[in-house]
Amino acid sequence: MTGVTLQRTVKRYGEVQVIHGIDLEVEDGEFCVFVGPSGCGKSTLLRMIAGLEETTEGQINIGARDVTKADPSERGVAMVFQTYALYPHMTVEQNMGFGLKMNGVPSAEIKKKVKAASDILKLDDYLKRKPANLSGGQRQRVAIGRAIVRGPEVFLFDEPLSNLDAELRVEMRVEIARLHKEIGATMIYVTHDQVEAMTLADKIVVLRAGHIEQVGAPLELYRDPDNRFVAGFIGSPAMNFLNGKVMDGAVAVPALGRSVMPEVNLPMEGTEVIIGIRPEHIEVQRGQGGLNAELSEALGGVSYLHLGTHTDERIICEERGDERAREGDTVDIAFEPRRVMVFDAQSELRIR
Ligand SMILES: Nc1ncnc2c1ncn2[C@@H]1O[C@H](COP(=O)(O)OP(=O)(O)OP(=O)(O)O)[C@@H](O)[C@H]1O
Repeated sequence: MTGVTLQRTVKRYGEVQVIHGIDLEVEDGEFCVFVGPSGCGKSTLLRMIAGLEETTEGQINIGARDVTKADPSERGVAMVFQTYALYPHMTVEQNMGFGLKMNGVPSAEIKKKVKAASDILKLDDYLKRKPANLSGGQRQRVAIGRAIVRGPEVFLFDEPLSNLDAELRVEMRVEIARLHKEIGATMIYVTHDQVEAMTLADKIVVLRAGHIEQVGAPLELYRDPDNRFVAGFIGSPAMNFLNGKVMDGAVAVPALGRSVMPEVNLPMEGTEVIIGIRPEHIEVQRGQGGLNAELSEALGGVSYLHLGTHTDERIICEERGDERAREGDTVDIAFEPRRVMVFDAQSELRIR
């Protein structure tokens, strides 16, 4: 059993508290992704698990072991960073085996382990090269290889792909997914990239200001967010939010100039709420209505149409198909009532 358990973990830098009593269970073999806005504490939490940051309060277990005070080298974790931190004067092979060599592992065994890692990562052709003669993606693969040869119980990744260009990111993302399938180790991964989080994770942890907002499988968070923050954070382009008020058993939405009837238990008359509709759940009706098409971003298979309203709230709609609205058009929008989420305007909690 080599899951990771955090119990009431707190991190303070002097007077400043950045992690506020986090409880989390990462199961054995699970791929867990931490997401959240810049400064929410993703990296700090990961570094606390690695032992690179001291844990101020609470407990961290790896498997059955309490590692809260353990040295990083005793935790059975290997970390892969955004910067590859390879030794420039060593070959790929030497870089991958260096940690083992320092631990006094016999060279025949090092060779075997490096070979196994290089097989998994398809690095065989590069073993004799120095890092300077590798592409960014290859360097990151070496950094991952270095983690693999150590045979850790838990892999920790801190935004490992953010220095790579878009194409390589996709390639490496697929590679990391494959790696997880192949070696089945517990992995915890920090990113601010939506697509990485959605595609890699068994479980996503959404953090905000040192607190957990919600934990769940990617589609669970997408379909069933607990609050406005998670609803707006998961999904791209983000969910549209419009102010409304409960009136006559429906929600009056000034931006739309009409009421909508969401399939939820609405609070009492007069309550201020926010309705949320995802761009992909809106149907654009051309040639009618009072919404202004201000901008259309045509990506090919899909266009994102930005609409202005008389309340100055913006709406983004996804359009597919041959006929799409153009900038300057006046349009209306339609959506199924079951697609409308409702949030309390004050607490921002979801009303179900
Ligand atoms: N040594 C430090 N002293 C004081 N505050 C710190 C220190 N290191 C980090 N922080 C603060 O802790 C908070 C969390 O930082 P952290 O780097 O974990 O955020 P993050 O979610 O990983 O952000 P990003 O996505 O920008 O990397 C931030 O507000 C940061 O300013």
